[in-house]
Amino acid sequence: MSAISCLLMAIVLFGSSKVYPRSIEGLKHWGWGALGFGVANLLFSLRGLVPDWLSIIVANMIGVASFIVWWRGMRLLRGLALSSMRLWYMALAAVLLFLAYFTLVQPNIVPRRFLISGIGFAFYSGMAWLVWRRGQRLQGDYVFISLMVFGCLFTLIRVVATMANPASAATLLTPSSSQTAYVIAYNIMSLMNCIGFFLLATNKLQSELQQMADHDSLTGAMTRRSLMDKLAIEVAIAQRKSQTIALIAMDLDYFKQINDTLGHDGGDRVLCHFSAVVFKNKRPQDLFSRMGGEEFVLVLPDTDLHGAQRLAQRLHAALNTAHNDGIPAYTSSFGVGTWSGTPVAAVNSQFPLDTIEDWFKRVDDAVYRAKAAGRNRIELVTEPSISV
Ligand SMILES: Nc1nc2c(ncn2[C@@H]2O[C@H](COP(=O)(O)OP(=O)(O)OP(=O)(O)O)[C@@H](O)[C@H]2O)c(=O)[nH]1
Repeated sequence: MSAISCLLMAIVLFGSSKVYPRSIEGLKHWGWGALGFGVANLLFSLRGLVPDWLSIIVANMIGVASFIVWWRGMRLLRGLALSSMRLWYMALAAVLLFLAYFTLVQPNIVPRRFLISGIGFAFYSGMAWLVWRRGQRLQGDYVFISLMVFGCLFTLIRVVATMANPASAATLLTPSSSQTAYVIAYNIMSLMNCIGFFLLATNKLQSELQQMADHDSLTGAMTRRSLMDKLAIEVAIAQRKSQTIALIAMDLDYFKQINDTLGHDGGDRVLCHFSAVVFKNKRPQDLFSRMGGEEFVLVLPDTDLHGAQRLAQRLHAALNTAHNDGIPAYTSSFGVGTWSGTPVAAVNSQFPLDTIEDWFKRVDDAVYRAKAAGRNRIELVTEPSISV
């Protein structure tokens, strides 16, 4: 039963590795691991029918190798580097010698069970730590960690039970309620481990798709829709805390000419360069979005007009500094204005209690003024274009 479920899971994992994007790594490893556990479980079930070296030594070796393959698969999914296989081969050789000694020379299931349970415990606890240590955990992470904690408890109970009653270990194939419970739990665990990993891979795919939907693929800046979603949250925070939010709108100058001279690819390189300059200068909490073509905005939470002006000046200076990375000289026009949603914050705000649309429109108007005044300059919003 366990063998069949592992083999079916291996098929699902191999199939998914073909369908999922290449960035979701580790599925093939987990497919091989599931296949390994399927074969190992099949050999375990043939105990008594096939020689011991096959049903004990080979079966356990395949199981341990499958743990290693799963471990490496998880590191790949987490984007971590893989260490060389040399140490693993040495560890496998040591396990082989140990199992061969306690199977063929001095047959004794107790030390064998301690070793395999110890390896299982190391695997489950290591896996839980690998998934836990990532800062931002998703729902699938908690499910997987719970499974691993269950695995740790399972191996611990097995060690304690063996220590308490070593004679019972020798009766592995004799039906008893504890033995039945063990086999059922073991079957469920093999299957759940694969499902848990599958869940993590699907979580990762989901967040990659979300990332793609929220960000412009060329520049990495947020899309307009994503900005508007986040802005709604920032506005709510600003209202609650009586803070001021600043907006810097940026429009590259003569971009059509850049495209005409350098071609579309050259224009794209300039857009990427511009975005890199902004990413380098902004704070992590600032929202940077490409609104379309060569138009960008920066939303600066908890920032007054003076602070926003300073950032615009820094960006302006960075663009006007000669770059020696093959990017042609180019400039941008800037509009800067603030918004505040509460009468308290109105002390810092130029135009309290107006709408987000009014605010964006005023800052856009400032950009047009900068263009009309000769481009490559910063215009601050100083007068309301719409009174509320
Ligand atoms: N390379 C490239 N060009 C783009 C992209 N999106 C829009 N454009 C081009 O950007 C140019 C924008 O031109 P205009 O709106 O006339 O603006 P401009 O030439 O910068 O003129 P001013 O803003 O008045 O200084 C057009 O030629 C668009 O085809 C893009 O993703 N990549």
